[in-house]
Amino acid sequence: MSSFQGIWVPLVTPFQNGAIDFVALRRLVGHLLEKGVDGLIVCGTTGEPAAMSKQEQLAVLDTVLEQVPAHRVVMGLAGNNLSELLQFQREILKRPVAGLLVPPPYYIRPSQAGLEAFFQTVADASSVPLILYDIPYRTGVTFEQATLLNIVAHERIVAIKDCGGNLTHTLALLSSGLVDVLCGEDNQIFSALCLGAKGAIAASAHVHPELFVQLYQQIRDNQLAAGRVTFFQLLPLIQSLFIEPNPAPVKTALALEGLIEDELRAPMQRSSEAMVTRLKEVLDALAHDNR
Ligand SMILES: O=C(O)C1=N[C@H](C(=O)O)C[C@H](O)C1
Repeated sequence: MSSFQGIWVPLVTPFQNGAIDFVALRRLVGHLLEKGVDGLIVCGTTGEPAAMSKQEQLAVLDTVLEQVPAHRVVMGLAGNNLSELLQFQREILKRPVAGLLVPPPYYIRPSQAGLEAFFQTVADASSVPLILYDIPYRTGVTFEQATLLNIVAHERIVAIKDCGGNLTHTLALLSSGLVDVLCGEDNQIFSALCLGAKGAIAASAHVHPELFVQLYQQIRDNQLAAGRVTFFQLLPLIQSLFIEPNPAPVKTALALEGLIEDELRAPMQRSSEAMVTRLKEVLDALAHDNR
């Protein structure tokens, strides 16, 4: 069993006038810790690392590590140039992170053997555990089940962030006992936890994180009926946050809560006016329910 359990939030990167807003970053991190989340992912997809330099990514990581114990911090490591990726991995590993969240190389569509070799190379080069990030709709890479099971047999690959959308694969991973499954599809969080996922990496858990923590604890403690109530209370929020490309709606919701500016880096766009209106309604309803 890995140490990656419970609710982990893939942090947005707050921006202001194009630059990283470190004041807002610290405020957001403090808020999430206070609400009881188990850990933070720096520079997951939601953190917009594709629009940031390596130096900026490391500056965000260093800022988070000043505030959060290292065993609760995982860093995203994505790329399709293997030697550059390994170089960045070495830079990251000069810091005391708990793990690395690693998707397959995007855009180039390697063979299944190429995917196995890629993960073996990155895992062999790592001094910390890896979370395999299976997200075909972003990477263009679809794993076969046998490939996934071969990859997670590596002793350093201890968990999978499962956004694969393939229940057969999820069940095979869960029953293999080789790896912990972390739900990465936010609207499947209740069913995944009931099936035995150890937690979730959920962008939507930026908003009302305490309810996501409550949901996780209810299912962990076999309070299924209560967990179902919490999940259906959260579902309109979760669904709304993914109508437009993540992390735009999440950033809008956090801006409505006064935690960050509503700003993304191009080509990502701010939420539409319709989304802003919808999020205000959803947040009002949640606040009313929890009064
Ligand atoms: O950044 C992440 O980690 C997540 N990304 C998914 C996405 O690609 O939109 C969503 C998930 O909630 C977490």
